[in-house]
Amino acid sequence: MGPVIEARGLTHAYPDGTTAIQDVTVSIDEGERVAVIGANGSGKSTLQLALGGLVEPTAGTVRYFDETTDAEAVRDRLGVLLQDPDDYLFNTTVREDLEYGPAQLGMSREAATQRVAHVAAELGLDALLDRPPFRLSGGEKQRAAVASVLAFEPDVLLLDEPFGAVDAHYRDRILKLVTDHEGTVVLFTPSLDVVADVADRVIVVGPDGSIAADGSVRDVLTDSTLLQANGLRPPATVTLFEGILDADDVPLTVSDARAYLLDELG
Ligand SMILES: Nc1ncnc2c1ncn2[C@@H]1O[C@H](COP(=O)(O)OP(=O)(O)OP(=O)(O)O)[C@@H](O)[C@H]1O
Repeated sequence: MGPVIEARGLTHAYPDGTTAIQDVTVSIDEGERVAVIGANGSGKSTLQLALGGLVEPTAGTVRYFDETTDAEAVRDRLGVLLQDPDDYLFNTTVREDLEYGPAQLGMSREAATQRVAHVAAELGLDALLDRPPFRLSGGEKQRAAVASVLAFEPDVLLLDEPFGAVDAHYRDRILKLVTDHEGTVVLFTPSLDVVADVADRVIVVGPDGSIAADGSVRDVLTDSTLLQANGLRPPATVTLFEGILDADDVPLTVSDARAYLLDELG
């Protein structure tokens, strides 16, 4: 399977001179599940914007699906969820926001309605569909924004911190929708506790906006020294079992930790 996104030497400096990402070369293959982690201000959102073709990098190129460097030509195949839900919700009702993507893609009205109904039900938005988006709570807005990106079933999801404002119940629902997604997933997040649930590969963005590490979820999440050097903390399960179990056996998710303990205690 070929790369869906291939970035070479990506650098982006904002007009005020802040260099947010530096010389990022990365290739993401079809079907891969990648988490991009980094401390606040390291450059994750800027990298997401550059990979999603939403900022013109100062230097470097991004090639999509091994066919074009023009993100607009493949816009309908990229599901880019930005950090601020308000960027998605601009129609009169939540329903119109959710139907906007499928309609833009020329999905039939029937298929669009069905798809929107499914995502809305999964994310508990049924009762909110006829509301204006600005009358939603923070978590509801975030669920609606996630739904609007998932509604059109893009080949590649580029999700910037989709769990920030939602409660534990909806975090699990979003996690399930993301893991059930059949295409490629790239999740940008400063919080490591969900990473192993979503990703099998992890890219660490260092404080200077360059790539500090790129490896398997286990190699990266169990490397406390690497994580600390980049302003991050290992997931709670790793902290809990570090020095007790070998790095190869440390549970990376709460459900794996629980299974391990039940096994040991039983
Ligand atoms: N519009 C902007 N103009 C100037 N500098 C910016 C702008 N947006 C971001 N930056 C700077 O670029 C750097 C990277 O920011 P970015 O938002 O990409 O980081 P991040 O890793 O997503 O952070 P967070 O985890 O806080 O969301 C930071 O130093 C930030 O202050």
